Amino acid sequence: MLVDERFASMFAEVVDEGSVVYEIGCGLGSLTLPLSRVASYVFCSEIDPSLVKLLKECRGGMGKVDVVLTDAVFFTTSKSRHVVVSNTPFYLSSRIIAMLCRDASLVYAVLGIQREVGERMLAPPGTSIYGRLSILTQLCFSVEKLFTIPREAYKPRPHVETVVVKLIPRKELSPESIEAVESFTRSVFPYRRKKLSTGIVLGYGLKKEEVRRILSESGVDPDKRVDEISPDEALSLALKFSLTSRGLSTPRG
Ligand SMILES: C[S@@+](CC[C@H](N)C(=O)[O-])C[C@H]1O[C@@H](n2cnc3c(N)ncnc32)[C@H](O)[C@@H]1O
Repeated sequence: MLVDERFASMFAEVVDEGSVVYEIGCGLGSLTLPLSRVASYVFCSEIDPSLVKLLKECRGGMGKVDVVLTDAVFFTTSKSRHVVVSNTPFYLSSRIIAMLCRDASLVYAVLGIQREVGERMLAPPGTSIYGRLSILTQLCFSVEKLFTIPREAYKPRPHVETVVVKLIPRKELSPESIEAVESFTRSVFPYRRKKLSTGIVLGYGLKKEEVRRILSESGVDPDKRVDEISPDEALSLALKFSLTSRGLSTPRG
């Protein structure tokens, strides 16, 4: 739990006055209270029934706040424009990114994440930590690093420091495109240090000649390593190979 109120207030300072806010994992409401002072309404999800009970008992006076006992993964946000805030449960960070990519009404998200997860999100192609999370995050969002929260600001103290980032939606991807990118990176990243053509042959079980043809038509070097493809290349290849692997031909040229 974040006990240093200065850092809790810093989350709320980033949120525009009057926003509708969805908070994931409100715990005992460290962020919820300052958020409720700037937001027009705060909808919170929390999976732990004992925390929800305590929060309702201790902080019953919080106006404009709705606390829902649920798994955030099943918590549906409204169609109206909203901001998502979370001092994320670390095990859920990648899942939250995948959810936010699909959230068409998201204005921006402010997330506290494990420092190492933040580094993976921002990693450039070709680095050892660049991977599936980097590709999805960088395709969907511009990422701005806001501030760091030291371990001492929590009780109990976590093992790692938190970085707080703002994710601003970058380009609108259809749910099908997001699925395709997730499926493509899931198929080829197990072969991250192999040549791209080999990674795709192994990941999709396609013939080498066909893979090389599609790569050369796409203007992507078949000999670069899997972990050297940019997020935009991953998207364009994902769409082509999702058609090919379903037995639908990719248009030539
Ligand atoms: C890092 S704590 C943050 C708590 C509080 N917001 C704070 O900043 O002190 C993460 C919270 O997320 C809750 N949580 C974990 N998994 C969740 C899930 N799947 N859905 C909703 N809440 C979850 C935990 O019970 C915990 O209260």
